[in-house]
Amino acid sequence: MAANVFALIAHAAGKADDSALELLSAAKSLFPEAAPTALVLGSGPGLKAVAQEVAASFPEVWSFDQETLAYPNAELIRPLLVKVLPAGSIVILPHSTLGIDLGPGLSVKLGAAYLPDVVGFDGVEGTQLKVVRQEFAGQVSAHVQGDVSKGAVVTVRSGAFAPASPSAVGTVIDKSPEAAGLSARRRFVEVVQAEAGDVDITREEVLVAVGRGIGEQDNLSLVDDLAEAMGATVCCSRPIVDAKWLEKGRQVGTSGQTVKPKIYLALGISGAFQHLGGLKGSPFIVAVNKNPKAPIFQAAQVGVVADLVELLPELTEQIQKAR
Ligand SMILES: Cc1cc2nc3c(=O)[nH]c(=O)nc-3n(C[C@H](O)[C@H](O)[C@H](O)COP(=O)(O)OP(=O)(O)OC[C@H]3O[C@@H](n4cnc5c(N)ncnc54)[C@H](O)[C@@H]3O)c2cc1C
Repeated sequence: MAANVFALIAHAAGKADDSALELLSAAKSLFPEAAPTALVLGSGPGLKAVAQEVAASFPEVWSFDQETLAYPNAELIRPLLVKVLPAGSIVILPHSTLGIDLGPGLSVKLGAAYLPDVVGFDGVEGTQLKVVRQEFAGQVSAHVQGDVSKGAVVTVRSGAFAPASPSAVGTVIDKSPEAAGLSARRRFVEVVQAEAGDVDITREEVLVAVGRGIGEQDNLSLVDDLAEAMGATVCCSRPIVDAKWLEKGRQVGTSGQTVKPKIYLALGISGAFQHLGGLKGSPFIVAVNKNPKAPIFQAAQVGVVADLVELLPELTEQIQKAR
């Protein structure tokens, strides 16, 4: 099935989001023969920089530069895409706040299938697109299919596809006039940055991440000891912040920090997509969890099935001896 494939590029401060290359990889795995087009929307010189950056990966980039698009507002983007996309297009969005906001209404307006939160593709058979989704917090992989004869809107989960390598010399096509005169009732007010803490976990190369599996606040000293022995920095999942055991600046995830370590040791973390969504740059993940079916093991290179409280003192001692 030949298809027009489009990927919506998220960006900030003149730089494309890491999801751009993940969407390219998803598009290529879905339709290897297609030449996916990147959609870059925004305003000003930062947008030009993003369009050029993305053109190093996508064969074609459609750039929409309008002041109204300075903040990504689904209410504006939806009618614009309905206007400019050819009938039957496959639109790939990141499964982010914007993608979740934009996708359902866009599919309705395009008369296209909606396949959200996809983590893999099983291929295309006739007009049926077969995708993999995760249910029950990642414990079950669901294989679902949709009729894409009239197109599809697909949102792709962060981290599910390895980023594609930049390999194209793409053309940037200025489509800004198409975006003139857009208006919305929803209004952008301000961006509130996640609180900066006493450490900047976004710059650390070795992170020890602790989750609810640590059980009690007193057990955090076991994690601190291990991190110190490793020369690593401690970060955490959201329940640890909610319990006020660690500060918000140490939370990794979609509502916390995005980190790009080389090594990520996940202790007692189940592997919810909101947590893994904050993990970028393909780190080497070592997971410790007492549940052998914990979803984190699907993302980890090394998995250890063990009780943290028993394992951590021994592990710390062994690392101290080895250093
Ligand atoms: C809008 C929204 C935004 C969110 N944003 C974030 C975010 O930014 N970051 C984030 O982390 N979460 C976020 N969440 C929450 C997310 O959905 C999960 O609830 C959270 O990540 C779970 O944290 P956890 O893995 O520490 O806890 P759990 O899911 O409770 O997992 C604990 C794990 O520890 C294991 N365990 C228990 N005891 C032991 C033991 N003794 N030894 C070893 N293993 C043990 C268990 O088997 C389990 O796998 C968000 C949720 C929503 C709805």
